Amino acid sequence: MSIILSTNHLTKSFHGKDVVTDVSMSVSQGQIYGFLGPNGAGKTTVMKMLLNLVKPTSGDIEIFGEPLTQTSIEYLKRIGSIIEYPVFYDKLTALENLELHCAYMGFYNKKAIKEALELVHLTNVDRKAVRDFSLGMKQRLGIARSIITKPELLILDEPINGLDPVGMKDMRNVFSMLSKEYGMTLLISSHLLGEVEMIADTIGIIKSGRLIQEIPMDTIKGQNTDYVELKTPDYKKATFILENKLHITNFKVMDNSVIRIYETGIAQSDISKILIMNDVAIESINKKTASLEEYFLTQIEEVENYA
Ligand SMILES: Nc1ncnc2c1ncn2[C@@H]1O[C@H](COP(=O)(O)OP(=O)(O)OP(=O)(O)O)[C@@H](O)[C@H]1O
Repeated sequence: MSIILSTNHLTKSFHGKDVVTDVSMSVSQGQIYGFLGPNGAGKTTVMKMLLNLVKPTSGDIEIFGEPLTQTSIEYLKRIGSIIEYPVFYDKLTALENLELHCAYMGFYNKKAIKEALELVHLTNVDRKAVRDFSLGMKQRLGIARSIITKPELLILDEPINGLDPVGMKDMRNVFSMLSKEYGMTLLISSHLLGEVEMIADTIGIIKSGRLIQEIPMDTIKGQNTDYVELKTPDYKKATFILENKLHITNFKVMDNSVIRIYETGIAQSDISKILIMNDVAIESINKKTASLEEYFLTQIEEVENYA
């Protein structure tokens, strides 16, 4: 797969303070890249630099095989984007807003406008001015506007903010469809990890302006994230048995009654058996798989521990 977008040691400072530091990321053609990070991590600033809305302090960007310069404009025609909240002409309807956008882009295709509105399920709002739209409806309209010209690359900053669970599911389906059927590449920032987990091919995790991980979802799924979760009122005795009778050291006490055992070589039934034989009460014992959220939080915690 060819690389459609890459950054090399990208850095941005505001008033002498780095908000993006040394970010080297690469997005392959046709993939959905989930750009994850807590609030203030620097996601929007990176995206703004990719769209030439903010000038990098140092580092390079390459998009569609060409280095980005301050005067690059043409490449923007091949990109659809939403940065922060989408802005519209409030007094106009959805259709009128999209017609204006197309005129501005030099793109005249009435069918494409209708198709985009249908894709995001924004129909039957012909007479409604955008000022009367809910936040979720505005997000949908923003997405419709960004996909109307079927761009090669979509850069979406928190596109599912403000949507209800059904709306989120709809959008997930739209994003997957755009990637699979139209071969579009999507760079999506989000703090909603569970949503990204379901559709992303690769995730990049940014924390305090630094890209701390860039990893294919397949690799995360392939990693051993299984563990056994044991709930017991007698956690001290249980940990003693785990360490001294089963020689397990790879476990974590979550609170005073829950222990997570990451050792995979020992069967769950053997753990139960030996605990029962040693009179340790078991409230529950289950095999679990860590979610992307847990993986993400572990990564962030590790960085904090080294900071
Ligand atoms: N124009 C600016 N001047 C000064 N500081 C800025 C400017 N733009 C962004 N910042 C700071 O840069 C940091 C990163 O902000 P950014 O919006 O990129 O983060 P984010 O990951 O998108 O977070 P969020 O999800 O909250 O929008 C923040 O501390 C923010 O206050």
